[in-house]
Amino acid sequence: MTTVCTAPLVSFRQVSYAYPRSTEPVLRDITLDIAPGEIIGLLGPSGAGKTTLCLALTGIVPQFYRGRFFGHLTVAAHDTLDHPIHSLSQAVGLVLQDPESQLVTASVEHEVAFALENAGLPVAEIHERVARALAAVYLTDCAHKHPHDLSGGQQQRLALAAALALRPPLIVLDEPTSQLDPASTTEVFRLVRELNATHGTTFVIASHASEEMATYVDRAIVLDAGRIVADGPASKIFAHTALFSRLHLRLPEVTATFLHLQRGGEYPANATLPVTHAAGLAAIQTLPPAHAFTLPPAAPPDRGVPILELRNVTHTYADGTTALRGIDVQIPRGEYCLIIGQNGAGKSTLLKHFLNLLQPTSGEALIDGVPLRDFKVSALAQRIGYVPQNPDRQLFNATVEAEVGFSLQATNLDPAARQARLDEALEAMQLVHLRHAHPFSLSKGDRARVVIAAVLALKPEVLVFDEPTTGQDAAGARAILDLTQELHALGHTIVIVTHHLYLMPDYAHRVLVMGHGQLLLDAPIRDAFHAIDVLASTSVAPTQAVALARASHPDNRALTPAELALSFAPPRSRP
Ligand SMILES: Nc1ncnc2c1ncn2[C@@H]1O[C@H](COP(=O)(O)OP(=O)(O)OP(=O)(O)O)[C@@H](O)[C@H]1O
Ligand SMILES: Nc1ncnc2c1ncn2[C@@H]1O[C@H](COP(=O)(O)OP(=O)(O)OP(=O)(O)O)[C@@H](O)[C@H]1O
Repeated sequence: MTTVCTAPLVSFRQVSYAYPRSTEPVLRDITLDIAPGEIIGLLGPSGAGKTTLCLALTGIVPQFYRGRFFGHLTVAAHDTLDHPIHSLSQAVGLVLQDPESQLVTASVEHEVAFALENAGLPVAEIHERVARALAAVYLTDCAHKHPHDLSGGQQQRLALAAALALRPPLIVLDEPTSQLDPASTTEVFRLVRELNATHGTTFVIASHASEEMATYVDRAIVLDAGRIVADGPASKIFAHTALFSRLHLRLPEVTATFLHLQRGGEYPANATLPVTHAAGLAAIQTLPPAHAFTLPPAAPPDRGVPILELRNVTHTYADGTTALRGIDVQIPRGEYCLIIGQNGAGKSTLLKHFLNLLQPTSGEALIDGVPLRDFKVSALAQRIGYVPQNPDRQLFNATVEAEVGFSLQATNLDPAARQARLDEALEAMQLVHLRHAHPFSLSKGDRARVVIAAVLALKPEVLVFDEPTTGQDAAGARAILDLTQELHALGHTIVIVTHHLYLMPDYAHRVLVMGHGQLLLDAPIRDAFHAIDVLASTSVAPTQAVALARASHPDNRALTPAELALSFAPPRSRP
């Protein structure tokens, strides 16, 4: 903790704010001081006002958005209403959730140099800062690439490098790791601590990455419906299980595990709940020894002709990047398959081969044994539905109904059948009451459901999801995954890419682990999540539950906090 008793760097005084044409304030009576050198974590359910608070720190709210702003906010002694955004940007660096919207130049290194050149720094210093920032986010090898040719996770790291290179006294990060692989997520939080220690940089970080937030931030502030409802040391806030439950926030897995143990009587009711991995390891030593825990994997579906297959597929992009190298994979009908691996491993490239959006440079992609290149993309859409990484980019109609009905226009269904499909999809996605709403007036979770409804209306056999839980809060992520489970139960084949491993044990059966364009492992989820060495080779750290399970007993194959708690339970209460 590096809090220093000087004038606050940030001072909110009774700040309330409403967006234009909105009667409801999004920030309500915020009074808050942030001292120089603090690392602040901002928590809260979707729509709580975290992004708006981040934007207020940069002056973008209200200067760009307008709306009604009450109270006073100063950052580095600048009143955010009196100083133009560009002058505030010397004091505050901002990294937004959607990195692509922030990328403005034609090469990775120029993207980082851009703001430094504008700030008039000497050329030698610009070179030094660009090199250090790119190295810090592992993008040195991509320095000459076009930012739009980077994978989603690489773009997020680039936006971060650009903010870091400027070294302002305050850096605001809004969901900075939502598209990063697990090892890079931890690296970003480590980097935050390092910059804080070396430069005294103050950070405000809004993130749903509970494990990292609990470990790396000093102080956590919880927002709900625009108000601060809790503010205190991270060790206290992340152990406030009643608050987390009330707001549907996700506890770190270590905290959830000890909460289970407390409820089962294996951990003292009055003992402090650990919130960091290190504290969890220490607390485990106080428990009776764990037992090996495992369950047999779900029976694989019928291995008849696979619905999707790649045979020795290699893909090289126009700029010479080989993103897939000799991939052989079969996905049987009825599978629920998860694809994981480092940023840039080739996951999205692989998905695009299933959709015929990309064709193999060599090898073959097939559906039901028929080469995919024989299908038009539009005909294929009725067999394989695709929910892409940033669903917002799919929305271009004025109402939810028009958006969902749009995909049906390309079919040869008669009007009555189309209407029935539309109603069915709206019903399945619980969007009936929003059918006349504009998609962009909806919450992020509802917007994602609109895109899924549009895909679902075509009744495809296979549903492919590329990082569907990005930027969703815990409840939103669960809702989307519960839906995938329902679709799976109805017979759909599900293929999903995500970096949020902790969400998947309740859903996925089989895991493909990719690294450097290769398929490193194809195994049931329990085996894959415990294949620590294979995961490490592709920047995937085990989940906290898996790491704690392995520390508790060499053969403990628990995957979730509930399973982990069971492995400490007396034999009579185990399955
Ligand atoms: N440009 C805008 N115009 C009108 N309302 C907006 C605008 N941007 C956000 N809102 C609304 O303000 C509220 C707070 O949104 P905000 O994005 O700050 O929440 P958040 O806590 O960051 O949520 P999330 O975790 O989903 O990112 C929401 O109800 C949202 O719909
Ligand atoms: N259009 C493109 N042109 C050139 N290279 C590309 C293009 N799209 C992706 N790449 C490169 O191909 C590799 C694989 O990218 P891909 O998007 O498939 O990775 P990913 O595993 O989905 O990553 P992430 O987890 O970051 O989304 C990366 O090195 C990326 O930079």
